[in-house]
Amino acid sequence: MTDTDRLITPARRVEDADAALRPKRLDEFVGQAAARDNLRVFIEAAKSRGDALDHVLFFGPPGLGKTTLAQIVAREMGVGFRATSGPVIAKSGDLAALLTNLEDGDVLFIDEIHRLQPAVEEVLYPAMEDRALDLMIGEGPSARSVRIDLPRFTLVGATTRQGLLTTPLRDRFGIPVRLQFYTVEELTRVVTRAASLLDLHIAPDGAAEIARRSRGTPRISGRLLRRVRDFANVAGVTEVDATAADRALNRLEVDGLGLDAMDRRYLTMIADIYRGGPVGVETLAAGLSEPRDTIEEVIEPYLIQLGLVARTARGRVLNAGGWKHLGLNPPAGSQEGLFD
Ligand SMILES: Nc1ncnc2c1ncn2[C@@H]1O[C@H](COP(=O)(O)OP(=O)(O)OP(=O)(O)O)[C@@H](O)[C@H]1O
Ligand SMILES: [Mg+2]
Repeated sequence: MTDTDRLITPARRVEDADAALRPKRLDEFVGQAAARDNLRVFIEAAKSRGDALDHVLFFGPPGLGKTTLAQIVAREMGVGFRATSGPVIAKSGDLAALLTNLEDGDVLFIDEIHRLQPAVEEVLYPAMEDRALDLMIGEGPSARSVRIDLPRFTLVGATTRQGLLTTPLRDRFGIPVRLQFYTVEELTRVVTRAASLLDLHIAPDGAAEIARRSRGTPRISGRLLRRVRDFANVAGVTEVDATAADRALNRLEVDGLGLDAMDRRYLTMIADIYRGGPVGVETLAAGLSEPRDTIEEVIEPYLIQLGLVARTARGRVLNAGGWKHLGLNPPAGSQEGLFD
């Protein structure tokens, strides 16, 4: 099973149709209050000066709204939106072409910006700092560099791996924004809004049930809501309440905390085979036949956020909550308890 086969993967799946549920204005965007408030101030200020917004970097786990916010920034600024992504820009010339074709004030969105080629990244530095492009003309001894001015623009970068960004690139973003997992209350609002866009009647406790099981991630809320809708339609349910949501999500093997079979295999392996740990991530990756990246970026963040597992210098350790979720007691003399 690859990660994107999982119903609760935060990575985008084909059926997600993200665009349909995407808030279009800052006011419609639920949660991330600190980020939203800051952006509102910076956008107001830039507009009142008649200037382009400073470059913005959105970072955080998949599905929390980076792309959505990038589009909102352009809309709120009242400027054009051009989108590309790190791996798509093969040569520095491709980026130069993109930059020279921007209109005054445009947002250029680069998704997965940590995956830019070093040579391409070099072109970005003067572009971000001085709104200029340094081009080499000619070859050999007669080669010379010419500088051409670019239109004013705002670079909006997005990454799930802020740690992989080079320092010079990271330093050139005036507005770094870290996105956090959403609270259940916030996701309840996301689900309620999405249900009304999908013309689905949902009771408050039904929305809350889906929210609780969405791993703090709006993309997962949207996906679970669509699946719950399918069950409701087939069962002839006219209003989705907590019971209907619970029944559907159990059928989908998404448990009360939003964990799926993969998460439970991960927890069970630490519990059963390593007596609660510590156990190294490479060992777990081998045991689960999953790439280490998937374990670290997709499976663990939410389990750690829930406090079921801890990352320690000596490896992964199951916390009291992890044992409890599995319905097990920690063995006498295990590491459990040291890390709560
Ligand atoms: N604050 C929010 N309120 C309502 N819906 C949201 C919110 N944030 C995200 N969504 C919805 O969640 C889905 C995923 O959001 P988005 O594509 O912006 O995530 P992302 O952070 O760019 O993910 P990735 O890292 O995979 O690119 C979209 O359908 C979007 O409408
Ligand atoms: Mg995105």
